Amino acid sequence: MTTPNTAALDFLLTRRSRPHKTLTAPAPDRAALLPLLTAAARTPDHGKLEPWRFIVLEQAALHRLADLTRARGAELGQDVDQIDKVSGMFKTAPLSVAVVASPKPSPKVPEVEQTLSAGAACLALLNAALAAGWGANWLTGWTAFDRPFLSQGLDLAEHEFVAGFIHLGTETSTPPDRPRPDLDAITTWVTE
Ligand SMILES: Cc1cc2nc3c(=O)[nH]c(=O)nc-3n(C[C@H](O)[C@H](O)[C@H](O)COP(=O)(O)O)c2cc1C
Repeated sequence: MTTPNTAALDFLLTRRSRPHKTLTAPAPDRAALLPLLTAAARTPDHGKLEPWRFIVLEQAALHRLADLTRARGAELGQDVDQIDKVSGMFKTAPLSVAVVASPKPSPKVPEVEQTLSAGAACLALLNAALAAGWGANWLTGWTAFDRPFLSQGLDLAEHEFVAGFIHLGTETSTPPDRPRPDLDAITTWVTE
């Protein structure tokens, strides 16, 4: 057994997201974001296909996406509250990283595995940000999957979608933890 990393384990045992509404500036600058993206890019990836990539959304881009959300939400017939909620997610974010699921053709690695890897990249980025002391939250919603929004707003290819918008910033309050799963209920020990 190698030397245990108790600090890392303690972090994993207590980590939790910070709701996006509680995040404010400052957000990590490019120098501070690079190690977080580097950590996320170490995500397990069967066949080294790199079935994900990152789009860093800075303030002007977030405001542009908020406007696009309003226009597209109206086109889809959404009500004002829903449009305000989703566009507000972009407008108030100090910084966001869109983790793009970008599956590659492979005879060996099915697309579902590549999607799992994209989700794992989201968690890796989230955890790296939290470990670095930032507030962070993994969000999706319809903008993660809506084809016109994705092509117009983020220039994604037809086969790509957003596995997560990872919002990053400074936490203004620490929310109470949510109840965590009952391990006995979700774990089966197979002994023979
Ligand atoms: C794929 C995915 C998408 C999510 N999308 C949203 C979302 O759009 N809005 C939201 O409030 N929470 C969303 N969540 C939930 C939060 O990111 C998070 O799970 C919750 O705040 C508790 O996180 P924690 O277990 O890290 O504390 C999403 C979670 C996942 C895994």
